[in-house]
Amino acid sequence: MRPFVFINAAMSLDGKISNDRREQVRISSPEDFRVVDRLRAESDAVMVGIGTVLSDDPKLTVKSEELRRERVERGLPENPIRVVVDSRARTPLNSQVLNQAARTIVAVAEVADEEKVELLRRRAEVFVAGKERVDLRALLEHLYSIGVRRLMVEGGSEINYSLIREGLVDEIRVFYSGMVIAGRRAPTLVSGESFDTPVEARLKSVEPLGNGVAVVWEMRTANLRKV
Ligand SMILES: NC(=O)C1=CN([C@@H]2O[C@H](COP(=O)(O)OP(=O)(O)OC[C@H]3O[C@@H](n4cnc5c(N)ncnc54)[C@H](OP(=O)(O)O)[C@@H]3O)[C@@H](O)[C@H]2O)C=CC1
Ligand SMILES: Nc1nc(O)c(N)c(N[C@@H]2O[C@H](COP(=O)(O)O)[C@@H](O)[C@H]2O)n1
Repeated sequence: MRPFVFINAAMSLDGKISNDRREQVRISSPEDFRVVDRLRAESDAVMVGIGTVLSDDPKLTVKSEELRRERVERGLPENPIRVVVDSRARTPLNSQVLNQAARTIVAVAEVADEEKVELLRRRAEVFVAGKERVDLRALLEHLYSIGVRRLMVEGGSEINYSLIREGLVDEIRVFYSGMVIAGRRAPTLVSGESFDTPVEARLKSVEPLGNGVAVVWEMRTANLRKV
């Protein structure tokens, strides 16, 4: 079994999630950031790819004190588990995702350098799955086995691609923001190779929010959380 998996992202009106230098861009409106914070607080774990850690150095914590308190009142830790998908153990040891604010799991592949893995083990839990690249299905199964039922994926475009290709995404929530970023090499929501047949999604909800629109899509390929 695997958790319910949803991708959350913010996109410019020209379809970019970052610029062509892959720097972190504040795309969400303040209203959307509040929703994102609530979505984190309602999730058991938040996942990103190593590309996002290297570009953004995110904390992936719940920002609102009230939402953190509500989690504690429900018998949960203040923050969801942070999960980094990092085949070669490249997560910098001074990354914010390795701070003490939350439990962190770094998923690596067998190819990862043992010394780097040992250093990471001193700061986080390390889960090994896959030879060259992290086996996402095995990772989701592991997360389910430790109690994760709702997983929020916060990018980036490579990890989104792999999860969709493997039919491991149930929903995608996108905030389309009133701004143009431009840039030929700027990442979009999903990268990788084009699918032979486009993956279809069903429109679930549309909501104007601040300077943009939040849209939730239900993925048709999601294999009903069976692994
Ligand atoms: N606007 C928004 O909402 C968001 C924007 N972003 C932006 O996205 C960009 C980062 O995206 P991107 O560069 O695509 O990086 P990702 O965060 O998607 O990380 C990709 C990396 O994950 C590792 N990985 C390990 N296993 C797998 C697997 N099975 N499938 C895919 N990847 C795997 C790969 O490196 P390796 O094999 O070496 O481990 C890969 O290069 C940044 O510019 C960031 O600012 C990010 C999140 C949200
Ligand atoms: N929802 C959303 N809107 C944006 O405009 C963004 N740039 C992102 N980025 C994601 O949020 C992470 C940062 O988290 P912290 O604030 O450091 O906790 C970043 O790494 C992306 O995953 N998201």
